[in-house]
Amino acid sequence: MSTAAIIPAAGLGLRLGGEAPKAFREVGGDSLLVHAVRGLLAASAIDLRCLVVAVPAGTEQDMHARLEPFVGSAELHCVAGGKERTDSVRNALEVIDAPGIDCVLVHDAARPFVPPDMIERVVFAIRAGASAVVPVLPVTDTIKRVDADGKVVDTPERSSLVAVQTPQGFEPGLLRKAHSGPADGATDDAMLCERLGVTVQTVLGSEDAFKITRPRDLLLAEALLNERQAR
Ligand SMILES: Nc1ccn([C@@H]2O[C@H](COP(=O)(O)OP(=O)(O)OP(=O)(O)O)[C@@H](O)[C@H]2O)c(=O)n1
Ligand SMILES: C[C@](O)(CO)[C@H](O)COP(=O)(O)O
Repeated sequence: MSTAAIIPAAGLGLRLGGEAPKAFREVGGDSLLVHAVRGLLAASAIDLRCLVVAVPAGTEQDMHARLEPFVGSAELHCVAGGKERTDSVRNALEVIDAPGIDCVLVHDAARPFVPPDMIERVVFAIRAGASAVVPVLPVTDTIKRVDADGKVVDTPERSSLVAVQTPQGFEPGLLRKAHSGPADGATDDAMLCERLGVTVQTVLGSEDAFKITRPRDLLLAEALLNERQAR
C-alpha cells in the first residue's frame, strides 16, 4: 500500500512579518516548502505515491514547476489554498484518489525539518490499525487556562499535556468524513476526528519538527540546517 500527502502551504505568515507567504520564505537558499517536500520524500519506507500542495491562489502553475524536480515518481498536484488551514486541506483532499492509498498525511509547510523516522512512525501506526495518528512531544512549560480578562482559571496537570506536531496521519475515508462538516475553528485535522468520536493515537514527535511561526524560529531553522550540513 502507498501513502498520499497533503501540504497546506497557503498561509500568509503574518506572525513571521507577512512580507511573503510563509511557505515561500527561504532557509539555506531553499523555501520552507521545498524543505518540507524533501523531508517527506526522504522517508522512503512510506512509499509516497501522491503529493498535493495547497498554495496561495494564483501560484499553482508556478509552484508545480518549481516542486516537480523534488518529487521523484510521486504524482504532484498544486491546488489553491483557502481562507483557513482547514479550507486548504479540504481543497487538497478533493484531488486525492483513494484506491491503493492506505494513509493520508497532512503536513505543514511551516515544519520543514521533520526527520524521516518520525514520518515513518506515523505511517506505520496507521498501517498497524490506527485511524488517526499525531506525533507529540511532552510540554516543558507549566500551562495555565485563563479567562478573557487574563485571570488564571486553573492549571492542567502537565503530565497529561503534549504539544502536537505534523505530519498527522489518517485512514483516507476518515479524513474525508472529518472534513465533510464544518471546521468551526479546528486548528489541526486530528481535532476534526476527535469531534467524530474517533480515538486519535499518539507517536513520539521530534524537536526538529518545530513549527516556524515567529521571526526567531527562522534563526533556529538556519542553525539546525547548519548543524545537519556539518554532520
Ligand atoms: N489559509 C491557510 C492557513 C495556513 N495554511 C498552512 O498551514 C500551515 C500552518 O499554518 P501557520 O503556521 O499558522 O501559517 P500561517 O497561516 O502562514 O501563519 P500566520 O497565522 O502567522 O499568518 C502552514 O504551512 C500554512 O502555510 C494554509 O495552507 N492555508
Ligand atoms: C497543525 C499544527 O501544526 C499542530 O500543532 C498547528 O495546530 C497549526 O497551528 P497554526 O496556528 O495554524 O500554525
